[in-house]
Amino acid sequence: MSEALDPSHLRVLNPATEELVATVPAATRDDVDAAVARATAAQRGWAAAAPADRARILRRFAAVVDGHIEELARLEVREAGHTLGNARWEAGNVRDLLDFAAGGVERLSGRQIPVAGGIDVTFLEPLGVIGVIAPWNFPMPIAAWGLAPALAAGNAVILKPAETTPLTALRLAELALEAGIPEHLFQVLPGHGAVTGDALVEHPGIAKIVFTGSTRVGKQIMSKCADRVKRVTLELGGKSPNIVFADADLEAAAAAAPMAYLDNTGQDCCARTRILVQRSVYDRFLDLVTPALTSVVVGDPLDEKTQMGPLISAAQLERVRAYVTDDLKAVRGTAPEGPGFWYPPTLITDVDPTAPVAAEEVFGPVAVLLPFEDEEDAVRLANATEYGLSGSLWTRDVGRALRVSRAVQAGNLSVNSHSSVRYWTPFGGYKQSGLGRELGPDALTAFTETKNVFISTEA
Ligand SMILES: NC(=O)c1ccc[n+]([C@@H]2O[C@H](COP(=O)([O-])OP(=O)(O)OC[C@H]3O[C@@H](n4cnc5c(N)ncnc54)[C@H](O)[C@@H]3O)[C@@H](O)[C@H]2O)c1
Repeated sequence: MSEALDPSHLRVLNPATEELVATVPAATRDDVDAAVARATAAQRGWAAAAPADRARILRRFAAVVDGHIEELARLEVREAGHTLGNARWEAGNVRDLLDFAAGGVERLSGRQIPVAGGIDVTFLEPLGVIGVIAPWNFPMPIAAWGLAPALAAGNAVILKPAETTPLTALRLAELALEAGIPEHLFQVLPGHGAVTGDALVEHPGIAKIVFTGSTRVGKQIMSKCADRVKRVTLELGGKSPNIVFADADLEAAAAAAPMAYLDNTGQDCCARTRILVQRSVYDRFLDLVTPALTSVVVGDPLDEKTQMGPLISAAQLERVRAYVTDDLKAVRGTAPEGPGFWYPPTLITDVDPTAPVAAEEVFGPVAVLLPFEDEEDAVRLANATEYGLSGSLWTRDVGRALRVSRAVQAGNLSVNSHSSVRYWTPFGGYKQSGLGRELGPDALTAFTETKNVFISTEA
């Protein structure tokens, strides 16, 4: 069997050069069984440890990550093709999440509720062993979104990174040990989704699955989890609107619009890929956005000036190409020829909102520009999607900003900005963009089960 087809190993390619970075053994179902047994034993000791000790070790983990930001960032550039600036932010996000979760340990406590004849005491018990199944688009932060609060709440974690991006996850597991996280409490099992991922989903020893990835796989996982009433958090796809009203600061809105969907080469669940512009300013906006888009610097992710790198893989490049059919009218930037999985920044104009490129998640550097008439029409178009993850609106009218934000069915909206994710604020989707919330002050509680003990005072 050729190495490229050997399912026992994962081949990690540098998306910017197509060079082989590493081959990594893929975990089998037996490996998952063994990992769950080890994690179950490790979790007992961790759950019994004093919360202050858990917090201290997590802070040390954060400090060790902090000492390796540059190394982790450069590894992320090699396996995922992210720009160096983005990758540094991502490694820093892991550190911040660990720190934030450590603070959460100290605030995690139950309640005492006086009731007739006694008192109810509630405990927040850890769930056990958590399976985190991560995508390739933000390998480090998304792994840490599950890892940090799950460990903080007293659980063990088995992380299955995406096939294309296992290296940063494996390095994080080494750094965890260096920081004093007990052996087997945090394990990384690289592998194929249909084998390693599925084995975690089906395993009776896994208490909860935290899945981030496509809506298609998320639905399969949710239905498998239902068989055991297994807890599940789903962070899925998006097709987020960027609504520009005529009264907005058009220069600012047009300057920000390209990177609002080109960041991470459009491989971002929050990418604002449907740019909805009020018809009276549509032509003016197109004039302003065109130079902003064509001047985006695409190329070597290690060059500090680069704003957009390659797509993750040949398969992803094919997917993007298939959406942008020859009949579509588009404004295009430039991209290197190859080697590497390059696609230029692309903004499609004059397209029907129901066309596949306008309605489906492309997950590449492609957006559509669509006109709307008035506020009601903007909200209708924004909500005409099965997704509901993020969105932006640009206006100088505060009342409109609040009205439209309340009317758009999405979990994370921003006004005169494209900011989506802040680790101290809950994040998650409406509709088919997900189930449950991650991050924010309640992140730890999502990894606990509430137990109520009634103590009679009448005995
Ligand atoms: N909502 C969010 O927070 C968020 C964040 C990032 C990415 N995403 C979404 O992720 C998608 C891109 O990631 P992807 O292509 O890696 O998604 P994917 O669904 O193909 O894979 C995600 C993970 O699931 C695993 N997997 C695949 N099949 C499986 C199965 N049958 N059982 C168990 N695990 C399985 C994969 O190996 C990978 O680790 C996009 O749709 C994007 O919008 C969502």
